Amino acid sequence: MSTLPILQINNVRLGYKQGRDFKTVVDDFSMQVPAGEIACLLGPSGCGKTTVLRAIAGFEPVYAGRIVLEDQVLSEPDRMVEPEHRRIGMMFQDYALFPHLTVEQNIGFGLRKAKPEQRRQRVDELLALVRLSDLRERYPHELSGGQQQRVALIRSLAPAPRLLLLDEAFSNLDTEIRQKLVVEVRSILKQSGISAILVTHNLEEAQAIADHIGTMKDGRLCAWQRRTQADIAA
Ligand SMILES: Nc1ncnc2c1ncn2[C@@H]1O[C@H](COP(=O)(O)OP(=O)(O)OP(=O)(O)O)[C@@H](O)[C@H]1O
Repeated sequence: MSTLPILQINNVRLGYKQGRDFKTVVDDFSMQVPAGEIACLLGPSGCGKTTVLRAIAGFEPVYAGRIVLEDQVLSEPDRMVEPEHRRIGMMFQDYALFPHLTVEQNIGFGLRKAKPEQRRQRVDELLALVRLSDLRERYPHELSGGQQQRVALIRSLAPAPRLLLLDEAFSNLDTEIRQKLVVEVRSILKQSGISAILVTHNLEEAQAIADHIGTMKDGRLCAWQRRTQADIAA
């Protein structure tokens, strides 16, 4: 297993301008995610988890420190790579599928620049990965919640992102479906070798998917636990 970091966040400060004031939300925040591994940020509501993900995605600037993906500096106080140039996939709770596009078209959406044959091949491969090949012609409203989340997952994996961000991606699902899906998503990410960062309130979900669990409190990382395969399978 590789332990080289794919993502490094060093001493980052994040916050929001409010009129003339500035409210610091995350301060002196550092973390590293090794290539191919899954990290989870846990913590109470309002502690800054989503703000960290938004900064990694490029939707929020950093006011101190830096975010580096592979060898590329993505964010520094005077530099910000645009979100569309980061090659980071996102699966957010409210990041719904396009209702007017079929499953196949939804997945192919991020591959518009690929040749039709390549696009078809990639879509086939991804549908097979989540065992939804038979549902390719359906529209999102004709799918169950779990099926929609699987389609959303492979749609975000289609352009081969360097990193996948998942923000409360499973919280709309029933407990039983969520538990199964979380295990399945871990297996898909591992098969694809994609590194991911997940934000959740749910400790069980974190324990079922993550190689590392970071606990946040008041905008700071207060614990970082490296987990073994035995911990995850337990
Ligand atoms: N656009 C914004 N403008 C001003 N303050 C914001 C904005 N977005 C978030 N905040 C504040 O930043 C803090 C951290 O919010 P964030 O959404 O990152 O927390 P979180 O840990 O993800 O919470 P939750 O688990 O409830 O989603 C909160 O106090 C929130 O009110």
